[in-house]
Parts: sequence; structure tokens; C-alpha cells
Amino acid sequence: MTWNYVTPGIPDEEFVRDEKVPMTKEEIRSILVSKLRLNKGYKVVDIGSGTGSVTIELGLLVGQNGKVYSIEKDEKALNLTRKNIEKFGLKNVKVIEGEAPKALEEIDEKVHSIFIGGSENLEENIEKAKTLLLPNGRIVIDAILIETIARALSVLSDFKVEITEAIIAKGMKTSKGYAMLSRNPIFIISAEKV
Ligand SMILES: C[S@@+](CC[C@H](N)C(=O)[O-])C[C@H]1O[C@@H](n2cnc3c(N)ncnc32)[C@H](O)[C@@H]1O
Repeated sequence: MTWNYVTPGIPDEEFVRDEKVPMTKEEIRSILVSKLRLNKGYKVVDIGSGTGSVTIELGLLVGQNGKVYSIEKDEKALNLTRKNIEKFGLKNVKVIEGEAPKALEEIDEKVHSIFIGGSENLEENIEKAKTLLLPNGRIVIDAILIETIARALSVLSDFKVEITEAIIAKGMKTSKGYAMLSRNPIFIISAEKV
């Protein structure tokens, strides 16, 4: 299927995937993208792009005058990010190969929002991300571990913070009807520069 929409929450099956590379699921992507508060022409960063699913959502939303910097350190994941960028025909993404925060040094302009989906070097990444943000810029982090919330909060005292827990269940058709299957709860930390 060709994807002709800018609505967030692209179905998971639209992406080129590999079971060894974890992907942020479509409902979670919808929430976190809304927390990034985007507009056409915005410049955004995806730290730990994995399959590239968030990068693709961001690229479609900011449009051709916007820009997405997509950072990934793992070769297999990078390969998937590139394949998905190609599949969705995006021309507004710059893929940066390497580990943040060092890889963030390749970004030579201020940005509106930064998404952190990879938790390695989290505190350092948040500190570096702060220096790249425009006024009222936002940092959004998604996490599986409750410890990640504490780590993020330890370096966000100068930001206005909101924490959301998303608990999603999906219907699975059985012979008797739909049974709801729960997925892992995900924490979404949204922080705004004040
Ligand atoms: C949970 S996955 C991200 C999933 C991604 N949002 C998606 O939908 O496919 C986390 C990714 O972040 C990467 N990562 C973790 N810490 C990183 C860092 N400091 N710099 C660059 N990549 C990082 C990992 O290699 C992994 O691919």
C-alpha cells in the first residue's frame, strides 16, 4: 500500500522490519508525536531511530520545508531506518550514523523538538539536547523502565515536565469474539523549555 496521509500512527505493518530491532508501536507513536507539538517546516531530531518508524512520522508531519535529523548507532537499525526513509520517499531526513551525544554535534542549527527513543547516555543526551532547542522547544522521551523516568527527571529541573503512562491493549480475533491483549506500559516524558 502507498501511504498518502500525514496522520500519525502509521500501521506497524507498513514498515520494513527486523525482529531484532525493536520498534515503537503505532499507538505510542501517535501519542509521542502529539507531545512534540509539531508544525509544517519544523526541525526535529530522533535520537535512536531504530527502524525509523518515528523518523517517518516526523518527516511526513513537518513536510518538505521541515527537517528531521535521525541518529542511530546500531548498523542493523541504521539499515532499516534508511530502507524505511526510501520506502516512504522522504527527502527531508538527514541520517546521522553514531552515538549521541557525540552524534548531536553534527547538527548545526537550532531545532523545535527532540525525541529520545534510545536510553543510552540519557542524561548527557538531555543536557546536549537543551543546547540545541529553540525557545519553547520540547524534549519527549519514551521509556519502558521506571528508572528511566528518574534519570530524565534528574536533569530536567529547569523544564516544565509532564509524565504520561500509556497502557494499550489490542483486540485479537478468537473463535468466540475479540479478546484484548495488553502490551507493555510505556512512559512518555514530555518536557518544555520555560
Ligand atoms: C527502542 S529502540 C527505538 C525504536 C524506534 N523509535 C523505532 O520505532 O524503531 C532504541 C534505539 O536507540 C538506539 N540508541 C540507544 N541509545 C543511543 C544513543 N545514545 N545514540 C544513538 N542511538 C542510540 C539503539 O541502538 C536502538 O536502535
